[in-house]
Amino acid sequence: MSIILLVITALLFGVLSYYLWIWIYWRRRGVPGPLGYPVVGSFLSTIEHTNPQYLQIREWTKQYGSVYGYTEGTMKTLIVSEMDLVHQLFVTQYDNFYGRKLNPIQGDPEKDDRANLFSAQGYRWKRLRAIASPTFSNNSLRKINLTVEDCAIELLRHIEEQTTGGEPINMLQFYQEFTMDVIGRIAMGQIDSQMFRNPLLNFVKAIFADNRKHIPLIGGVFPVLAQIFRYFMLKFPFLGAANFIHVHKTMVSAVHNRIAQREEDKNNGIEPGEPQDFIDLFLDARAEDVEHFGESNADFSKSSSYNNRQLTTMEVVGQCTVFLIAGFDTTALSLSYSTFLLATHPEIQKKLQEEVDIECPDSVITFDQLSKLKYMDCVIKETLRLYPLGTLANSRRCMRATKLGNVEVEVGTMVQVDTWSLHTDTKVWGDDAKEFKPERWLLPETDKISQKGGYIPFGLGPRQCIGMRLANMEEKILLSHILRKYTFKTGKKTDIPLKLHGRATTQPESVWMHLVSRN
Ligand code: HEM
Repeated sequence: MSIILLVITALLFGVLSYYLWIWIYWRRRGVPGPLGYPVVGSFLSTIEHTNPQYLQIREWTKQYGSVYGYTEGTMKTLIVSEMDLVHQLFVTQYDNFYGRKLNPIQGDPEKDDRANLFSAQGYRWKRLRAIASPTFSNNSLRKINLTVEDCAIELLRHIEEQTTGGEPINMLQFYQEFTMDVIGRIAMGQIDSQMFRNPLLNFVKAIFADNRKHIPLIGGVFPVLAQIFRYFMLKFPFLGAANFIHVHKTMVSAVHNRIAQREEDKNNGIEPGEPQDFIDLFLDARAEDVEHFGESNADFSKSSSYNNRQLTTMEVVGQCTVFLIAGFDTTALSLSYSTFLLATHPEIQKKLQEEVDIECPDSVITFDQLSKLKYMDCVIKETLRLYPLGTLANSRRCMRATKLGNVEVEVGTMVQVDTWSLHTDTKVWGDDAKEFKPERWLLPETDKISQKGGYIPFGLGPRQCIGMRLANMEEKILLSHILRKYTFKTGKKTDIPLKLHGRATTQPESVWMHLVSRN
C-alpha cells in the first residue's frame, strides 16, 4: 500500500514539477512577459470571448515591449511586433518556421487525414497549396466575379426591402449573409442564392462563437490527452464540436454526392464540363486509391522539387471546409469595419462615392473596372491596417532551432505576431498611426512598408492568405453597388467606438447603420 502511495506521490510531484518548469519557461530564458497561473499559464486571459485575445496581446505589448513570451498550459508562445523580426519569421527564415501555431486539439498536421491548407505544414502544405493556387488565379477570379456580382445585387434587394421605413440595419449581419452566399456558391455547389434562409449559416457563425472554451484549454494543458479527447469530441457532438461536425458532415455529403454525380455522368457518356466550383476543381486532383500520402517532412526545404498534385477524398473535404470557414467570416468583418469607418468619416465616404460614380457608371460592374477603383483600394487597405481581424493566422511554429532577434527559439515554440501593435507602430507609420487616412496608401513608400513586414493583414511570404484577392474582389463589388445607391450614416443604435469581441477573429458585436438613399 505504502509503495503505491509513494509511486502516486512521486508521479504527482513529477507532473507538477513539469508544469511548473514549463510555466516559468520564458523567465528561465530571461524573456519578459505575463506569467499567469501555474499549470494554465496565461490561458485565462486569452480564452475569453469578451476580452479578444489579440487586444489582450496588444495590452501586454505596451507593458512588456515588442518581444516577449507567455505560456498557455504547455504551449509556449513568443510575441513579436518588430517589422524586421516579422519579415524574418515569414520570409527570410521561412525554412525554420514553416508550420503554423496550432493547439494540439487541432490534430497532427502531418498525419491527420482532415488536414487542410491552413493547418498542414511541410510537404503536405506544399502539395495542397500547389493544387489550390490556380483556384484563385486571375482567370478563375474573372469567372467567380459573375457569381459575386449576382450575390451583391441580391443583397441590395434585401437592403432595399429592409430599409424602406428608414430603419437602421445591422450591416454585420447583412455582410455575413453575402459572404456566406458567395462562398456557398463558389466552394460547395450551392446553385441559387440562399440569403436570409441558409440553414448552414448559424452553424458556421457558431464556430466563431463562445461556447467552446474547454476545447483549447484541454488541448493546451493536457496535450497527451488531446488526441483522445478529439476522437471522442468528433464522435459525440455534445462535447463541444457540434457546429463544426455539422458543417463537416454537410461538406462530406456535398463531396460524395458530386463524386456519385460525376460517376453517373461518366457511365452515361457525358463529358466532364468546366469545373463548377471548388469541389469540382479539387475532385479533378483526387487520387483514386490512396488514403493518405504520408509525406515525411524530415528533409523539407523550400527548394525541394516535390511535386505530387493529388488529393485524397478527405483532403478535398478539408480544403472546401477551410475555404468556407476562412472565407466567410473574415470578409464579412472587413466589410463591416470599412462601413463603420466610412460612416464616421463622411468626407472620405463622399470621395469614395465620387470615384465609384466615375469608374462604375453602368448597372453591371465588370472585373476590369475593379482595378480602376484606386481610392477604394486605399480605403480597404487602411481599414485592415486599423482592424487586422485575422491576426490568429499570423503565427508560426518553430520547426528548426534558430535565433529570432536576440531570442534563441527552440523547436515546437510558437511565434505570434502582434499585428494590432505592428499596424499602429508610430516608428513605422508616423504620428498619425492611429488615424484613418486612406490617402497614405497613395504614397509609394507605404507599399514598401508592406514588403518589409510592417503591414500584414493577409500575412506574408509563401503562406500568405490564398483568398486575399477573392476577398478584395468581393469587397469592391459589394461596396461599389451599395455606395452608388446609398450613404452610410450612424444612428442611435451604432456603437461608437465599436464594441469588439471574439477569439479566432476580432469582431464588432454589431454595426448598425442607416442607409440613406442618394436619389
Ligand atoms: C479580409 C479577408 C481575409 C483576411 C483578413 C484574411 C487573413 C488571413 C491571414 C492573416 C492569413 C495568414 C497568412 C500567413 O500566415 O502568412 C490567412 C491565411 C489563409 N486564408 Fe485568409 N483572409 C481573408 C480572406 C480569405 C478568404 C476569402 C479565403 C478563402 C476563400 C481565405 C483562406 C485562407 C487560407 C486557406 C489560408 C491559409 C494559407 C496557407 O497557409 O497556405 N482567406 N488569411
